[in-house]
Amino acid sequence: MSGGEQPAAGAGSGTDAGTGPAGLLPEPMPDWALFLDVDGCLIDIAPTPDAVVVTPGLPELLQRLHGRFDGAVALVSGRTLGELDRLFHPAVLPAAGQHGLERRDHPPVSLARGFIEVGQVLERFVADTPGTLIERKSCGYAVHYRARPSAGPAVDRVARALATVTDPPLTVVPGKMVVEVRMPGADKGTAIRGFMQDAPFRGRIPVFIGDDVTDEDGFAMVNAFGGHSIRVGPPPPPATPGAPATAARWMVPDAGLFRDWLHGLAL
Ligand SMILES: O=P(O)(O)OC[C@H]1O[C@H](O[C@H]2O[C@H](CO)[C@@H](O)[C@H](O)[C@H]2O)[C@H](O)[C@@H](O)[C@@H]1O
Repeated sequence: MSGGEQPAAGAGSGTDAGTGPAGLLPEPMPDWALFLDVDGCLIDIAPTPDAVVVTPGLPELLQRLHGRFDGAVALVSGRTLGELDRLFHPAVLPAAGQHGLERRDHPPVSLARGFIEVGQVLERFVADTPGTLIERKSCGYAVHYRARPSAGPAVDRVARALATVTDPPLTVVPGKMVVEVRMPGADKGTAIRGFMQDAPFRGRIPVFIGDDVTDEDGFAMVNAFGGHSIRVGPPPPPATPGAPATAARWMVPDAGLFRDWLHGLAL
């Protein structure tokens, strides 16, 4: 098995998806490139985005991993880069924020016509819908309904309707008690592919760990590179009956066990 600059054609078709033994994880190798999701993996899910707790020692662990894998460790998150740097201070790692739309040293994404107005409508929607809240990011909006799960279908409907009014249309991505409406053009898979084209990631075996629907693009991409896709938590219900529930080939039951494994990688 080898990593490379481009995904192997035909690799990662998903035929063996989900066959990784539950609770077991791949044998660590020094030539891995690690791609780490944040919420639900590095940090536990909390009632609101601001309420998350970074466990003591986690930034230092990330810094040790960064050294251990010769710099080939990146955060791949729906959060903004500013949030990632604040959460993991003093560690400043290679990172893709906003599901791949935001990269360090890359020019900002041009916004769709109507993007600002969509934010204004969503502000009014959450003001009128107790238990929801909006998280504004430079390239998108996340509408959270964790405090009122019954609002989920309404949030989804409003997000999908608003996504069509901009030019170009926005992308709608459901997540854990959240619906995100964001600029098109990137996802976690394209972010990982971008990292893999440059040092220190190039030529390594990519390993992506995630827990959510938005992480499926990342799982598919590392599979295509001949790498390892690891899902934290139980698989979601399949989108259509009979379809594979996830492209991830390995499972770890919860975020705490994943972080224990991560500690082992840094030794
Ligand atoms: O790609 P990730 O790093 O996993 O980020 C995905 C989204 O995570 C955050 O929302 C989620 O976590 C919150 C805190 O635990 C939780 O309250 C919320 O219900 C979850 O959806 C974050 O707020 C979003 O911006 C990220 O896109």
